[in-house]
Amino acid sequence: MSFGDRLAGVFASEGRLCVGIDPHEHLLQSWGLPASADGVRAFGLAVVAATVGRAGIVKPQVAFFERYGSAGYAALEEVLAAARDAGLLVIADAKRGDIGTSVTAYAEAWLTPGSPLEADAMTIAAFQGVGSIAEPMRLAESAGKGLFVLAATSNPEAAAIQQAVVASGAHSGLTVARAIIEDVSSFNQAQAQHAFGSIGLVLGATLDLADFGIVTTASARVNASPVLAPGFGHQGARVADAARLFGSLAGGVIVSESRGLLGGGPDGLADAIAARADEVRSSHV
Ligand SMILES: O=C(O)c1cc(=O)[nH]c(=O)n1[C@@H]1O[C@H](COP(=O)(O)O)[C@@H](O)[C@H]1O
Repeated sequence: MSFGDRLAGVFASEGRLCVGIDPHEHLLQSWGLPASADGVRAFGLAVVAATVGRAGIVKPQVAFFERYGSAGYAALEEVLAAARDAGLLVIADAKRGDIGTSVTAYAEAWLTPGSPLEADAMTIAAFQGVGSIAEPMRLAESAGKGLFVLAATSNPEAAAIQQAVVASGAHSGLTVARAIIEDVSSFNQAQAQHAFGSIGLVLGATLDLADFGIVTTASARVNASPVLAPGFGHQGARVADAARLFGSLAGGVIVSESRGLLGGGPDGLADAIAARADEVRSSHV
């Protein structure tokens, strides 16, 4: 089954909330866990347990595991496996990008069935040209996996580059963000028989997408792409505003939140996830 179809199934059965697994050092401390590979393992497994039955998607931020080297990666492998075994959809937030041959190896690491780091989807950067991720897009499609391509990110300092205008080529005159969206949409268009394409976009929920030249009114091409939308909670975006922010893209939006849910500590986490999942369900996003 394609990733886009699996995502549509999760939306229908579990909703659109994605729980970020971001074991910041200050969170490990407030959770009473050591700042070590053992700490991030325990943290990740606890988030997975609290998510099961309350939301359908988790997004481990791999950087917080990578800090601890090979032991951190071993911990991440356990967290990924536990999440997938529990039936959660796992987006590895790895944000890889490189020339085509190298970025393909990254995609193989995260998306190959049976790989130690196997996830259901990964985040990826196309700022070396969308052509650089052509092979990862094909690989994801053929393995029933997904990609989320950074287009307009939630951090304020990204605007100058992502709003810059492309100087030449087929997308001359469009913003960088919009040019990436156009190419991803074209790829998904070729798989039009699915509920969603398997190649999604990352669009921050903290943004006014119009500033990036992104049109959120009736564009069937763009609508085929699921949208990973981080920025809820700690970065200031509110679920209540999501339908307005994303317009015609709202039907494909994954509401992603990390610190806002994790900051309350392990005891309140399950209730916090359940409450946010309900809020997302009733928000018509
Ligand atoms: O790809 C991402 O998930 C991502 C893209 C983006 O534009 N902004 C963004 O914050 N993220 C990630 O989403 C998470 C946000 O965490 P909180 O701000 O704690 O909810 C972090 O893991 C970020 O790396």
